[in-house]
Amino acid sequence: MSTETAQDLHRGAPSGTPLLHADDLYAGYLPGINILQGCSLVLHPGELVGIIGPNGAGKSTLLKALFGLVNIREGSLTLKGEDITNKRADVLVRKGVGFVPQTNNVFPSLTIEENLQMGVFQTPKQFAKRVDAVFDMFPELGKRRRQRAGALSGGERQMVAMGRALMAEPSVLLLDEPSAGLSPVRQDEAFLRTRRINKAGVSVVIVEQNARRCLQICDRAYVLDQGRNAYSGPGRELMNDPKVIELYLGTLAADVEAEEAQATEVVGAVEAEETGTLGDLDAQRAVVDSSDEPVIIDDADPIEPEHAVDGGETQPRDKE
Ligand SMILES: Nc1ncnc2c1ncn2[C@@H]1O[C@H](COP(=O)(O)OP(=O)(O)OP(=O)(O)O)[C@@H](O)[C@H]1O
Repeated sequence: MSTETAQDLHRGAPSGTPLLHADDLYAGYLPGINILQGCSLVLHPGELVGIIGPNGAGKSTLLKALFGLVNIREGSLTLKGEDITNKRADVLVRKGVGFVPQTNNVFPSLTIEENLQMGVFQTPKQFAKRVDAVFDMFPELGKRRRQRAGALSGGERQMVAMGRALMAEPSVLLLDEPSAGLSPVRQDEAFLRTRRINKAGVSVVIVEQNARRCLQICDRAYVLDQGRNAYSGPGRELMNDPKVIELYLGTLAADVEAEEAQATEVVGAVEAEETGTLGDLDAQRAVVDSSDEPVIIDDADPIEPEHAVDGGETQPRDKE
C-alpha cells in the first residue's frame, strides 16, 4: 500500500472522472520482484502531472506500466473509466495514449518526416492531416524534414520523438525524462515545449530527474520512493514542502541559489510565452543556436545505459 493516506493521495486533483487512473499498481520485470509496490496516480483532462523521486524509485517503471510495457501484476488502470490494465502499447495508441521514451526514441536511419510517419503507421491517412500541425509546433523540424534523424542533436531528437507521438493526436502523453542528457538551456526548452504541448490541450504525465523544474511546470506531482507514493500535491506546494526539500530537492540541487535564479527565468519564459511576449529563454536560445557547439546525447552513447533496456516480462497480454 501507499505510504500516503487515501485522502492525501491525489491532493489538489480536480473532481470528476480522471482521464487516466492508476490504482494501487504492483509491477516489475523479474518474477517475484515488484518494482512498483502499490503506486497510484490520477490524470485529469488538461492536467500536467509530474512524477519525481530518487534514482531507482520506479518512476520510469510506472510510466512503462501505464503504456503496457511492464506487466501489471496487481491493481488497475483505467482510461476515461475503461479498464486498460495490461493492454498492449499499440492498442493504447489507438485509444489516444502517446509515449515518448527517454532514449532510443527515434529511428536514426529514417528522415524526420519518415519518423513522423511511423507515429501514424496504424492510420496512414492521418499523416497528411497532422503533419503541418506538428511542424507548426516544431518549426525547426519542418525546415529539415528530409534530414536523417540520426544526424540530429539530442534536443532535436527529443522534438522528433514528441512530434511522432503527437501525430496520433493523443489525449494523454507520457514523457520519460525529456530533459535527460541535455544542456541546461536545452533542458529549459524541453520543459517549455512540454508546457506548450499541454497548453495545446494534451494531458501530460512527465517523469523527471530535474525535480525542481518539473515541479515548476506541473499542476500536480507525485513523489515516488521505493515503488510507493511518498508525497503528492500541487507542484508549487511540493517545492516549498520542507519534507520534500529535505528528502528530494535539497540533494538534487547542488547550488540551490543558482537553481532558483535560473528557475525564475524559466517561469518568466513560460509566463511570457503564455502572454505572447518573449522571455529570456528566447534570447538564450538565440545564443545557443548561433553557436556551433553540438548538443548533447547520441543513441549510441546514452547517459544512463540501464534505461536503454526497455521492456518487461513476456507474459501474455490482452489482445484486441
Ligand atoms: N528492464 C529492466 N529489467 C530489470 N530491472 C529493471 C529494468 N528497468 C529498470 N529496472 C529496475 O527497476 C528499478 C526502478 O527503475 P526505474 O528506471 O523505474 O527507476 P527511476 O525512478 O526511473 O530511476 P532513475 O531516476 O534513475 O531513472 C531499478 O532498480 C532498476 O534497476
